[in-house]
Amino acid sequence: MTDPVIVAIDGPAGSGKSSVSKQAARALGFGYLDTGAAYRALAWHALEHGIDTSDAASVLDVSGDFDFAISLDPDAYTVRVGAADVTEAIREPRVAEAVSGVARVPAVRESVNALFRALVAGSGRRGVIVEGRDITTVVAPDAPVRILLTAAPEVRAARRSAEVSTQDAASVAAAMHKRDASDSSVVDFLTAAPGVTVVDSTDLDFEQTVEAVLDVVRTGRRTQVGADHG
Ligand SMILES: Nc1ncnc2c1ncn2[C@@H]1O[C@H](COP(=O)(O)OP(=O)(O)O)[C@@H](O)[C@H]1O
Ligand SMILES: Nc1ccn([C@@H]2O[C@H](COP(=O)(O)OP(=O)(O)O)[C@@H](O)[C@H]2O)c(=O)n1
Repeated sequence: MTDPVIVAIDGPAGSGKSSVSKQAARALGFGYLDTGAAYRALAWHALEHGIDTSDAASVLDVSGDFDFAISLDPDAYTVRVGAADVTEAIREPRVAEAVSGVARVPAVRESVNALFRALVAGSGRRGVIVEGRDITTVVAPDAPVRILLTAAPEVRAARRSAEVSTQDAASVAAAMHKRDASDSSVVDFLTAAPGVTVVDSTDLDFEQTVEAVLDVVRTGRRTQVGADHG
């Protein structure tokens, strides 16, 4: 079987990466890989071990027995660490606060990136939408379709706040902006690398954003087919 087509999508928190990628994957009959879930699951695992995720050596240590599994089925999204189903737990604010520390460790990034490539290659799917922060630049820089999904910071904060009922809107926005600032010192996901198409969802509703992404996939893949044939 030939390698799956990769659609690479990066962007900041709350830009719509997960929800839009999942819906676009359904429309295309593709798999969906949420790379942020791996970083969040490792942060959850570190917290279970009582580790301070700002300490890189401790994070590396605990990553040695990190037994991570994720489903690539957009209709049956589950994340596991060992026997524990952490699908819900990795969305908790305490995990969001700890995750940037985990993502900052270069050896962690290398090992999860190898895992992502293996998951895609072994997916048995025609294609996989892979979303995160460094997919267009590091994980799959040769993907035939590469998209940076953005939205204005206040719009992203409002979307994220609407999802979280345990914290007030101002706290959710502050935590999200703090995480973006910390993450962007590791990976630049706010500017599009050469060849990456920007989809700005600030003034688009959810369906329009999915359509905009699907348009890029159709155009990008046509371009690719054209390139293949000469
Ligand atoms: N274009 C859009 N318009 C309105 N809401 C959106 C749009 N795109 C995504 N959302 C909603 O915003 C929230 C955050 O989206 P999510 O996919 O979790 O973003 P990310 O994965 O980039 O953090 C979700 O509740 C999602 O349904
Ligand atoms: N490819 C990726 C994906 C996520 N991450 C890290 O993982 C965290 C969680 O990613 P996420 O995609 O679940 O975050 P949201 O955009 O959903 O808020 C980010 O804040 C980054 O620290 C990363 O470093 N590289």
